[in-house]
Amino acid sequence: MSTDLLQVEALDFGYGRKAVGKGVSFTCREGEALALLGPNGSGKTTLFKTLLGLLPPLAGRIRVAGEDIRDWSAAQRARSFGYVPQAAPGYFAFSVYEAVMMGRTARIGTFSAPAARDRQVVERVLDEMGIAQLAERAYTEISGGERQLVVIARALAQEPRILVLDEPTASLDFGNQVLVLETIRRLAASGLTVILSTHHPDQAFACAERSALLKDGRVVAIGATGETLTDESLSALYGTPLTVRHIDGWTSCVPATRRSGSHAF
Ligand SMILES: Nc1ncnc2c1ncn2[C@@H]1O[C@H](COP(=O)(O)OP(=O)(O)OP(=O)(O)O)[C@@H](O)[C@H]1O
Repeated sequence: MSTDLLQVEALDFGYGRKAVGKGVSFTCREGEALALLGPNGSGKTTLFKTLLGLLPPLAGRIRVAGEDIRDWSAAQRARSFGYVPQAAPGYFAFSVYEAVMMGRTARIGTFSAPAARDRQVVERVLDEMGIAQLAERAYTEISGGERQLVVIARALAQEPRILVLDEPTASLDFGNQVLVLETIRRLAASGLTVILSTHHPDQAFACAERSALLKDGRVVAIGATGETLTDESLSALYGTPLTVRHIDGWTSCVPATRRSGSHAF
């Protein structure tokens, strides 16, 4: 039986002394994908930054494999957590290959050159993400969607135990959204723990076995995605009538009210 890899206990988080989130507790097992849903401003990104050590917790505890991570170094954190932030900007004209190699920083000594193993890992993740053909292109000269795939590849090159993705499909076309969701499922099936935030309940149904609902900085529901994302919980979360439909083996959340003779949008 898989055990909890990540344990978040009674976590308060925020900026300075201003709490954005209060009393957040959840766990993630190895090889599990957990989706975090919540309205704009509910605290998803702030929670992620706190998990990653970019913000100190205001109260509570975060453990990885039973160990309190409060005093971990940045390198220790980077070996456990890979992070795909919202809409990563691209300022420097590194090649895609170099950008992904940067994910190896926490694995390569500060003054060491990449070794054969580092190059193998980079080539493997470029292949896995279907972007090997972009390897020599400048990171600043690829599309926003391609850049998002590179940022995910860079996080995977860290070989983290937990991959945290903040709205990973936000800038992607529909085909690349499907690719990223399938990649998340595959990574979780291979033993990686994945936590993603999304504004699309359909994505949680598609790739996450568990989901958590965050409202005003508090977890209002958490559990198996099919049991947690219901007409009632989603309508309350987003403040509009919504309903969950099952179509050809897929589950989708749609507006519950539709004016006759017109589309919802
Ligand atoms: N750097 C900051 N300093 C102070 N407050 C901030 C900062 N960044 C965000 N906030 C506030 O913290 C709250 C939570 O923001 P956060 O970005 O975590 O929400 P979110 O759920 O990720 O939102 P979205 O879905 O819109 O990305 C908001 O009220 C926001 O205004």
